[in-house]
Amino acid sequence: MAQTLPAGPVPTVIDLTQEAQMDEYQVPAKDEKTGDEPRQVTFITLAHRSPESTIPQKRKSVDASEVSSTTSTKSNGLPKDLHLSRLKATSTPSPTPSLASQNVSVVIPSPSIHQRRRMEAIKPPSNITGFSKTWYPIEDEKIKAAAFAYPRARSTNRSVVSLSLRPSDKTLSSPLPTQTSIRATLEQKLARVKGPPITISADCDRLLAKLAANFDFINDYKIQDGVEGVEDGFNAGCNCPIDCPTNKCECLTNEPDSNRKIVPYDPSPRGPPGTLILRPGFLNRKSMIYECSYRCKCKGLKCWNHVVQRGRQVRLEIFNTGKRGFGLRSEDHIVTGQFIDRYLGEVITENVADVRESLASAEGAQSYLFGLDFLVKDEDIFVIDGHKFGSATRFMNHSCNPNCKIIPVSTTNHADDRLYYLAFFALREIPPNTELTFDYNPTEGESSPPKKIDPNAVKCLCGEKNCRGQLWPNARKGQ
Ligand SMILES: C[S@@+](CC[C@H](N)C(=O)[O-])C[C@H]1O[C@@H](n2cnc3c(N)ncnc32)[C@H](O)[C@@H]1O
Repeated sequence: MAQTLPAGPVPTVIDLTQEAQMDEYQVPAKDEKTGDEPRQVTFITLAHRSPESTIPQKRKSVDASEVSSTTSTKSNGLPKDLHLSRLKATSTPSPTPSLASQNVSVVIPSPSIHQRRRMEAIKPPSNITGFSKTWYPIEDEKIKAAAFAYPRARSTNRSVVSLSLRPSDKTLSSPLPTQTSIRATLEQKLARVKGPPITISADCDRLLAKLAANFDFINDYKIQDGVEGVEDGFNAGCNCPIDCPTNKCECLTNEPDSNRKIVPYDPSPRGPPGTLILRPGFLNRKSMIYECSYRCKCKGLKCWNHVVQRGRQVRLEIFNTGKRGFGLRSEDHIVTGQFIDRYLGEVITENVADVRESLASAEGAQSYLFGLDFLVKDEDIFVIDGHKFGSATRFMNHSCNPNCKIIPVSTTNHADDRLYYLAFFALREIPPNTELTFDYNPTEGESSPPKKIDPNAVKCLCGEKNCRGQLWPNARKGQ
């Protein structure tokens, strides 16, 4: 609807609404009483800073009531004698410099039709002052507050709420896990591991949270559904007196095509007294070790053929290797052929292992699966998964020039080809605090010429001169 513009001071009006239409305003002719000519009023619209310079707004056209009260000495209408001289929209939201010293007024964008209807529907209390109720939906909020639209505020009697700086009981009972408490949790778990201490170096702190929540140390295999050893009746022990003769003990197997017994251990002249080490020849062979057991007449721990089942004799430390994640080392000097520890975990069927492996592979997670396929190849094998439960050796990384080797060891189940232990032995002298490593895929190391590097394989970062470049020939072990 057209507006008649009253006479009065002549401001420059900057219209932020971009909605005023020149033809909505009638410019008055000469003032009949004074005979004065109407003075020019500059009416400027400003555009948003956009390449096209106009962004359509859901807004209605400007009318007299939409001019801020600051634009005029009269608060309820446009200034007198307003003459519209619409300037072309510019790409800047600031007034041009030439206008800076003039009496500049601003037309502030009005609410949308929807907002205006909502505001009109609310009958504001007449005593509200400050920003014009026409422009600012904040009035709506004030009204809602006055009408107790916020139930929490209404139901709280603040005068009876005492101010206390004590932490609430909830805070006391469930503190956020700190680095200290995470470490304490892990150390509690480690304290339950049999044998000399296992520690975690200070540089691991960044990696500890996940480990503390998702991993537990165990002292023996965790046998899962579908995994069964042979019946105990099939197992047997030797009839040797206390010291098993190395040429007769029935626990020892014969060399292929001969009656000579395969003797795995020798007393070591080095290392702590009583240290038994793998015979040098055994380190290079591919044989299973059969230790004497509770079934044998030699009776237990006094027999020299009890090394793995006597347990770990060296201290271990889990530390941060950087790009390869955790690693394992010992503060003790480890002599060639010395037993270090077993690889433990859940023992699962091959089918379960396949599912777990493909899930881990899809997530790009690390692999802790180890197949017990030393003696059986074509049957369904059992697999050790050290992901959630395991021993410290679960943190041993691969190296193409390793200082440790895994050897399968049967302690009590001599008749069982599918369930036995995996024991780590030192391949050479290992000075204190040297990272302990083994070859994840020893047959790969023997292949000549070396296999091509699979672009999807986990890259080997062992840094050795003879590095093969990948952990496993395919993307993941066994694929
Ligand atoms: C049995 S875990 C070894 C411990 C592991 N670093 C950790 O933080 O728990 C095997 C995983 O460690 C990593 N890893 C081991 N040796 C590696 C090597 N030489 N280069 C790169 N990554 C290695 C791989 O991610 C592999 O899947």
